[in-house]
Amino acid sequence: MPLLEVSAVTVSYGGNRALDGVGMSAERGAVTGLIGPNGAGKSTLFDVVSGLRRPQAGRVVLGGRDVTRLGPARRCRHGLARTFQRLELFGRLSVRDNLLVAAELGPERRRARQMADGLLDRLELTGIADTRADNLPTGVARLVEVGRAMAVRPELLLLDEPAAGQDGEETERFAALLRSLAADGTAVVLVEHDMGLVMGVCDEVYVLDLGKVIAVGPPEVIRNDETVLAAYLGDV
Ligand SMILES: Nc1ncnc2c1ncn2[C@@H]1O[C@H](COP(=O)(O)OP(=O)(O)OP(=O)(O)O)[C@@H](O)[C@H]1O
Repeated sequence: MPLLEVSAVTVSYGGNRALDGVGMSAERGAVTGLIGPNGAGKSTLFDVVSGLRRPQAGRVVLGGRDVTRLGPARRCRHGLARTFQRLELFGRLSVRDNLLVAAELGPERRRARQMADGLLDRLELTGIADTRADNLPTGVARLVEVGRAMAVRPELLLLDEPAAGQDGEETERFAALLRSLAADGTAVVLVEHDMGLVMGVCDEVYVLDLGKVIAVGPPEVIRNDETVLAAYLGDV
């Protein structure tokens, strides 16, 4: 059974239907991509899955449990963590303290210090552990944000454009991190405009356009799908 199952989700903002009967699933041990043009509904779907927005119709099932009516904090306790397109770090805190604050919210709060140090090491951030978050270049700040989500040891990790602002080398290291998270058994869902990254790391890719899933499949299928090329990839 997939860890995450979203079915027939509909969200309207006034008269604008942002999601129209959307279904998707994410498996443990896999990276699932979610791509599509600006305004396709990707962030809205993340909001629905993470509990920030209640859909007008449809269901979200996490680990076999219907969480559609649960708020974000309860979903976090059921193993969900996410990052945001807009950076949400505590700017005045150091890199280490940003990780520590998150680790103290997670299931291993008694080992929060070790968790934070382990993450600094895994993310190769030890050298800048004491740097204030608001002094970081965007690409590095995004990595800290991912580390903060990892600190709660999520089973399902939703990443909203985590590679925006990273240079080529940073993105390559980030791809290896995503694969290692999947190898640990995490279900990773990735919203990303960097098609090299998406096609290189994802096991399966969902394509959204105007609030509907227009294609699902492994990267090699999506890359050659006529509908996807017309709606999105043709323009990238
Ligand atoms: N809070 C809101 N109020 C009204 N309309 C919204 C709101 N948030 C999103 N929308 C609209 O819903 C649609 C889907 O937006 P969403 O941000 O989910 O798309 P996206 O695929 O994440 O886009 P991007 O790649 O630009 O982040 C768009 O038409 C957007 O204008």
